[in-house]
Amino acid sequence: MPLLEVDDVVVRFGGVTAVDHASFAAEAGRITGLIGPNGAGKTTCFNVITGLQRPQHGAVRFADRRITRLPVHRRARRGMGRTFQRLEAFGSLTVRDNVRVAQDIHRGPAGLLRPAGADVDALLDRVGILAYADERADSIPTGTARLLELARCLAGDPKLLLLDEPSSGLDESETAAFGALLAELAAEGRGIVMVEHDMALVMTVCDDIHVLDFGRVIASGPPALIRTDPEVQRAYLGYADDDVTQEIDLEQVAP
Ligand SMILES: Nc1ncnc2c1ncn2[C@@H]1O[C@H](COP(=O)(O)OP(=O)(O)OP(=O)(O)O)[C@@H](O)[C@H]1O
Repeated sequence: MPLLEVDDVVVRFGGVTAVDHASFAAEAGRITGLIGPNGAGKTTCFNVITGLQRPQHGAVRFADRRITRLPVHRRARRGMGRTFQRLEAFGSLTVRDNVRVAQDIHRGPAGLLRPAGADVDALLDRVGILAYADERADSIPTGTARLLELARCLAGDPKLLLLDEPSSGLDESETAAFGALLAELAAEGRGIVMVEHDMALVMTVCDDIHVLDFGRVIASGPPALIRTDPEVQRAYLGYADDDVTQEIDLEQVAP
């Protein structure tokens, strides 16, 4: 049984079909990429998975339970963590306090009685931003703020991490370190689903990839298959290349 299953989901906004009978799955212990051109429906899928968007049709299952009608906070309590494309940290708090608050929220009232401290710093260290612990969140570079989002998400010890554009703002060496961290998190048994435009990162770290185009899943498989899939080429480039040995350089065409 996959950790997450999206089954025949449809979302329409007026006349726009944002998600069109999409089905895909994500496994525990693996990194799953959800890619596609701008407007393909990736963020809407994330919203359906996390409960921000009710689908008109279809179902979502998480850890063997149907959760389609469960509110956002109950999905979080069951082990779903999410980062957003837009940064969500509290700007006037320090980096450390941002993670502490996230941890308090996840632990609930009982957790507030426990002294916060070492485990927060361990999380900051793990994502590589301990040096920024005492800085205000609104004063740190964008890449660091993305890693803070990840630390805030990990504070809830999620079984499934949904990451929306996690590498934007990271430089090359930060991106490489980030990829290694994702692999570690997956090796701990967590499922990771990532919407990401950095195709080099996607092709390097993902075990499985689902490609959306106009709300439809047009291809699913390991990176090696996705790179040479004619329909994926058509979606990204507007034409199919008959020579499948000539891989598309998705990095060049992604926005
Ligand atoms: N709240 C909304 N109201 C109306 N239309 C919406 C809404 N949210 C998304 N859409 C439309 O649904 C389609 C899918 O949007 P979505 O943001 O899910 O795509 P995406 O793949 O995440 O795009 P991007 O890569 O640009 O973030 C787009 O045509 C978008 O304009």
